[in-house]
Amino acid sequence: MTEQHPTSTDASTTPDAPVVVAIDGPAGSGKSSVSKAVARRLGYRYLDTGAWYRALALHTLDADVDPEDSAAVIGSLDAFGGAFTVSLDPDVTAFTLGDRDVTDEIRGPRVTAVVSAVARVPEVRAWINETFRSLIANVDRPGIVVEGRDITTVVAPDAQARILLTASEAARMARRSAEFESHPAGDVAEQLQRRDRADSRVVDFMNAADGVTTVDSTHIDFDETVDAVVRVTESLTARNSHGSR
Ligand SMILES: Nc1ncnc2c1ncn2[C@@H]1O[C@H](COP(=O)(O)OP(=O)(O)O)[C@@H](O)[C@H]1O
Ligand SMILES: Nc1ccn([C@@H]2O[C@H](COP(=O)(O)OP(=O)(O)O)[C@@H](O)[C@H]2O)c(=O)n1
Repeated sequence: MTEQHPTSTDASTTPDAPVVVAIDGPAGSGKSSVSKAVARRLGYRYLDTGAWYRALALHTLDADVDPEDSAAVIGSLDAFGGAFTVSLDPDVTAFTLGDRDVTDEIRGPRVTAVVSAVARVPEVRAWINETFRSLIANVDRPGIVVEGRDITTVVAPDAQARILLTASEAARMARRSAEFESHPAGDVAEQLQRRDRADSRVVDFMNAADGVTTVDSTHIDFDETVDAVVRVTESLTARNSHGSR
């Protein structure tokens, strides 16, 4: 795993801290694809937090650990931390577990079916969040776009730009089904709904918290969504860098 140095992400009090763009939203709202494009546009790093939960889920499956067995999942965290590596480069999507490239496997249905079970364990979330804070604090660019479910509220509540990226359930299902053309659309939609329901019991990513700006991509295309998020980011960053929060 990348080095761990737990620190605060309160950029408002640390002069050289990176600009943090925090993006939350439900499955299929466009978080990964839009965040990557925004990071590229701004010359920032990109952190896909869902990939961590997905890779941990795969790690437990590989080790024959029941993802529903919280104590066993917690017990596997250190080994996972020693084995998992990520790319923070928005142009390079690469995740490895040990020697194995798991970039595609962690997005597959076997992992998607169990990821919510490992993500609901508070000790898992605390461990993973410390790692995220460390990665953010040590980033080697002027900023980083971090996307997930609890970035605006828990991981980086002091981020200069905090955005909730939403889209109607129908739009999200259609987008996800288009990505997994070989799977029956009904199965993809049902899994997306089930996962959102399970994840919503742990963190609220359907409603914008105080100070969080909503970007609704239901009726705009991908490029328009990227433009909207860049615009909101630049305006919030300019405002928040002048200490007027
Ligand atoms: N505004 C948009 N209009 C149409 N398709 C979009 C839009 N935003 C994202 N997409 C597409 O929707 C799919 C799901 O996006 P993704 O970034 O994987 O979502 P998430 O990370 O929130 O699950 C991708 O194929 C992406 O290219
Ligand atoms: N910050 C985060 C990110 C993801 N997750 C969990 O990880 C899973 C996969 O996240 P993801 O962002 O890859 O999912 P998609 O929205 O891309 O389908 C989610 O279903 C949540 O269970 C989380 O709990 N908190």
